[in-house]
Amino acid sequence: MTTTPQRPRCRRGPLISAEGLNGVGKTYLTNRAVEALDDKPVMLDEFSQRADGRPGLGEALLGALRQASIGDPFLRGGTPMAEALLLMAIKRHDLDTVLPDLARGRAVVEGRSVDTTAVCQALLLHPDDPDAALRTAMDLLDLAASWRPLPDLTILVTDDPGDALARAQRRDRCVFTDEQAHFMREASDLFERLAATDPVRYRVVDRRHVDEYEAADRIRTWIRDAGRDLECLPEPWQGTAAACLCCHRRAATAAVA
Ligand SMILES: Nc1ncnc2c1ncn2[C@@H]1O[C@H](COP(=O)(O)OP(=O)(O)OP(=O)(O)O)[C@@H](O)[C@H]1O
Ligand SMILES: Cc1cn([C@H]2C[C@H](O)[C@@H](COP(=O)(O)O)O2)c(=O)[nH]c1=O
Repeated sequence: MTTTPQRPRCRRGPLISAEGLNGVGKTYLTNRAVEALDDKPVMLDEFSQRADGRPGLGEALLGALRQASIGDPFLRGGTPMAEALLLMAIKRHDLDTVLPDLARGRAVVEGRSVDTTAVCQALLLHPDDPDAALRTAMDLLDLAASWRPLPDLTILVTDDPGDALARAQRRDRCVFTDEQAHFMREASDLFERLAATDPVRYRVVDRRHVDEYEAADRIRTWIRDAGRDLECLPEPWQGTAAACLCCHRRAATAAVA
């Protein structure tokens, strides 16, 4: 009788992202959600929280985007595809910095990930064509997924775009232009349509229908459950035999039970 050798599962932690419009409450709600968790996830800052500058390549790339977009809140410098690739490089850099945590089994929550890049850059490439923007957002996600694994779980926080805008303006003591407010409304629609294409990865919490306590509760449960039954995280650009970025085993020999 032949027996298949039993190997332990990859013990990595889950990679989770929080997505949604500026001011929608991603940071506020995820912070509340994790307060009550015993095993605190690593929280990766949103871009606007990095203003004081951590040293390193990610910060330098973000600085270049900020400089080229001269104060635009959506980092728009006029070359959407070049910007998309830089944004993906930053998000790859973010992942590289937390791989040791994931490998140790800790959960990581990214404030925004490649879905924001897909949504914002697709809208720039197709300003007046929502269907083309959706197709391009999906293509951009595929491209991003060849640079780094997509999150295991993406929490999309939605709300009335006007309410999110008001919160962002209050927090940042600024006034968005009509054009910027219009861009946010389009991003809101596209985020929701993109989430609907992948119900396995996305969980959506709509602040128009649940209060902040219920929203934080749901997010806490999703984060807690995200660590179950995780597969290895192979280096995506190395094909099917790639080694796991966390446990370093190859797919052919990785995990049973
Ligand atoms: N339920 C709430 N009650 C009170 N204040 C809130 C609530 N939700 C969010 N806020 C406040 O609204 C502002 C925007 O929220 P937050 O910073 O969490 O948004 P965000 O989605 O992370 O935005 P951005 O992506 O622009 O950083 C913050 O000042 C936050 O404290
Ligand atoms: C990651 C990413 C961000 N942006 C925009 C969205 C926001 O307006 C700012 C960053 O703010 P936050 O603190 O991270 O909310 O940048 C973008 O346009 N494209 C992206 O990929």
